[in-house]
Amino acid sequence: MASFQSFEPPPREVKPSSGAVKIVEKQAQRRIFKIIVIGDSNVGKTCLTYRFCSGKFPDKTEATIGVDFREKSIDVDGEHIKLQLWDTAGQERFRKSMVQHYYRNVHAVVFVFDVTKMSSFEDMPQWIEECDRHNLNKQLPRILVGNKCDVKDKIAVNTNLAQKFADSHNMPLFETSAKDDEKANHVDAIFMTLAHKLKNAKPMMSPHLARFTPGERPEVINVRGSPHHRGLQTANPQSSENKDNCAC
Ligand SMILES: Nc1nc2c(ncn2[C@@H]2O[C@H](COP(=O)(O)OP(=O)(O)OP(=O)(O)O)[C@@H](O)[C@H]2O)c(=O)[nH]1
Repeated sequence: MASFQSFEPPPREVKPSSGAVKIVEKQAQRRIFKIIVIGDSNVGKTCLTYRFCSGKFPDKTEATIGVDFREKSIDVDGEHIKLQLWDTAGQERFRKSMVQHYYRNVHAVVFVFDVTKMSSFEDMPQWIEECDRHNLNKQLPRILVGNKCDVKDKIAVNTNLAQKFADSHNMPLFETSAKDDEKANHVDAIFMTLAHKLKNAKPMMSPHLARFTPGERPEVINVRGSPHHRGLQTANPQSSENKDNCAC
């Protein structure tokens, strides 16, 4: 199991004469946003993040242990920003020791349920409570995602019900499928919607943390280790808020 080191190490020393100074400064200026993806086990968090980051549905997934970390650089209205996606474990036994780390320095939250499994939707209030317990700012952008819409004959959570819940928590709802290639742009829409909201919000990650390159970043945890586990998914905007914010 992966272990965490300190989240906020001291800034690295940069030699003033080094030709790398400009590059380092440029990296430090790029804004980085941490997005946590939470929900019951097996709802498709890994597949959604994999779909977004690599444009594919993973061949094979295993239960996430602790957290998997993926990131993608995107351009939003001419600004280059980086989204760090934290694909968290849905199973309680694989979360315990790391939960407190998920909720540090969070900029946005994606709540995921499986549209074919009512219990995963019914558990949504518990995930929201967990965010509250960890003092997540209620003003942070949040999105509700119903995944596995491709399994049409097994839909258990209808759109009206999910929309009501989303409205009552001031969240946009996206219904999507990480698996369906035709819905890949919907998955992109989830994260691009967040990216737009975040870009227009106030700053973010502490500058010294933003200076870390991927290999050095202390919060990077890949407990699965396989490239097959790196990826993301698609979404279908349902509410008017989604349409307003959709980048697609
Ligand atoms: N049909 C269908 N299956 C999906 C979809 N997304 C994920 N799956 C399948 O659902 C299962 C669980 O997917 P994961 O992405 O590993 O689920 P998770 O939420 O990350 O699970 P934990 O790591 O245990 O929290 C896998 O067998 C996936 O292939 C989808 O959009 N449609």
